[in-house]
Formats: sequence, structure tokens, C-alpha cells
Amino acid sequence: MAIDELEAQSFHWLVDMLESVEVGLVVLDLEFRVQAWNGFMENHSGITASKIRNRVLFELFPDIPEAWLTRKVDSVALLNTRAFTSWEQRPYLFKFRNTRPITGTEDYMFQNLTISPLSGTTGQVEKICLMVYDVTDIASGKRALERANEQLAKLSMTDRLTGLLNRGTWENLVDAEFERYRRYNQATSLVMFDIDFFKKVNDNYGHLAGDEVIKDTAATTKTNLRQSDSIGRYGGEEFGIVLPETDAEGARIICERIRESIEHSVVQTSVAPIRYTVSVGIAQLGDKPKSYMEWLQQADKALYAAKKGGRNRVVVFE
Ligand SMILES: Nc1nc2c(ncn2[C@@H]2O[C@H](COP(=O)(O)OP(=O)(O)OP(=O)(O)O)[C@@H](O)[C@H]2O)c(=O)[nH]1
Repeated sequence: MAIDELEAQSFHWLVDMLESVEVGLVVLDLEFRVQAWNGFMENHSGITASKIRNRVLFELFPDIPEAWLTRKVDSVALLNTRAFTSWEQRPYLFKFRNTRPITGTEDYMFQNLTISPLSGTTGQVEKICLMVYDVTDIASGKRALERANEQLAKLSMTDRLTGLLNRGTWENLVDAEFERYRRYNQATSLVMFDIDFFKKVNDNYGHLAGDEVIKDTAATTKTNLRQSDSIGRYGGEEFGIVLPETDAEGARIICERIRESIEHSVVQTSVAPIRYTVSVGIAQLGDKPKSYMEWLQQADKALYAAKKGGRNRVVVFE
């Protein structure tokens, strides 16, 4: 076989390979007109090589960030060096639908991109090659892991039944608020409250109905609070609220509103409609408590007084 014929054959194989490789290959001239478009690009875009040849890329793909790509390509051409971008910087350049059944959770194909300069015989950069790698499997795996980690972090901070902060997390907030008071001296109040005769709810209607009541307490309280107020589930049927920038009188008004909403609400459990009440203790932070624990004890004493005074009431620690 003549040398020329051999070369022609190997060129043919090479083109065949580039056509079928599982990487998107695009050759552009420096005016962004498409010069080559392989099978991967045809399959995922639905646009054939013959149709796109000599067309400006941005006309057919208006979603492509033109300024960004132009900047990248210009520096590749100027410096005659490759550039890379990962899906973490920019999820994709070409908005191709994700066609992989395993990673069906993602709508679009995640892509890594390499931009390579192609020099002519004179050594001048004449064309640019874009290599588009489908990294949907890697990206969706990493994103799922991140979501799971976020979920875990959230779960370790919250109470499963109510979604409120759990005791440990909430106590940390009380401690932080205590320290903030020592520095800035702004009025701050702490609330402890507890469902009245909750044992009877469990005894009469069962534990699951009791759980429904606890959830109702959490939901009703939350709707009566501001974003900056932190509510936690302190124990079984005991809750705590930190009210920043709120004095005892302000806290009393808020707590009366919560107490009344609960008194007038009816929890529609699967067993029976249940009415219930809560008792509330408030302690505005002053100079006395030497630690956040002492502050908690003050609020707890006020709660005890509310129970002793007949329940379904709000008492402020004196
Ligand atoms: N359903 C349910 N019950 C709980 C949960 N945690 C604690 N309890 C119950 O809450 C009840 C609390 O009872 P007590 O401490 O005697 O208080 P109480 O009956 O509310 O009486 P007072 O607080 O004095 O009004 C107990 O029966 C606990 O078993 C929970 O997560 N779900």
C-alpha cells in the first residue's frame, strides 16, 4: 500500500474515532463560526454538523453566556494555552437534557469544558477546540452527598417530632444571647412553657394523639413569633423561647397571644378533637444571673408559679 494511501486510511479512522467518542468536540474559528461538530454534539443538540457548519455558535445557542465564552476564548488564543472550567464553576455550557437513566434526578447534563488553541502551519492560533465532557454522574453524586450532609446537619440540630431546635442547640442559643446581653445590655427575655395536664392527654387519647398535640403547640407558637425569636423543644411537653430585644412586658404580650391561640384551638387528632392549655414563665435578663443556667432557672420558677397559680396563665419572674 502506498504511503499516501496509508495516511488517508489512518486519517479516516481518526475522524471516525472523533465522530463516535463520548466527548463533545467543537471546532470554532476566531469569529465563533462552527467548523467541526462531532457525533456527540449532534446527538445531544439534535443539530447536524452540516446544518451548523459556518454558523455563529451564539445564534444557535442563545443560552450560552457570550461575554464569558468570548473572554475565555480570547485569552486561549492570545496565550496559546488551554483553559478548563468545571461544572462546579458553571454547570454546563450547552444546555443539553440529561438522558442518563441512573442520574435521572438532574434535568440537564453537567459538563466540564476544555478550551484548546489549534494552530495553523505558521504556528498562529487559527481555530479553537471546545471539548465537552459529560460529568452528570459525578456531579449528581456529589450534589446528592451535599444534600444528605445538609440534611444530617439539620437533623442533628432539630427535634424530629416538631422540627423545632432540639434542647442542645436551643441551649447554645440561650448561652449566646446571655453573652450578647453582657456586652450590649439590650433587653432580652426568656420564656419556658409547658402543656397543662399533658399526662391526661396521653392517658385519655393515647401517645400518638399526644404527639399531635405537641406538634400543634410547636406550629401555633411558631406562627406567633418573629423570625429572630428562637424556639426549641426543651423536654417532652416543655418548650423554650428566646426573645431578643424584648423586655418582660413585650414578652408577656407575645406569650398571652400564644396562650390564647392555644386555648382557643382544637387539635383534630385521629382519635378525637382535643383542646388544651399551656402555662408560661418569663424571665427578662438582668444583672443577677451569673450564667445562662441561672437565667433558665428564673424562667422555670415563673413557669412553676404559673402552674401553681392555676395553670393556663403567664407569669413574669420578679
Ligand atoms: N405523647 C407524648 N408524650 C410525651 C412526650 N414526652 C413526654 N410526654 C409525656 O408528657 C407527660 C408529662 O407529664 P407531667 O410532667 O406529669 O406533666 P403534666 O401532666 O403536663 O402536668 P402539669 O405540667 O403539671 O400540668 C408524661 O406523661 C410524659 O410521658 C412525647 O414526646 N410524646
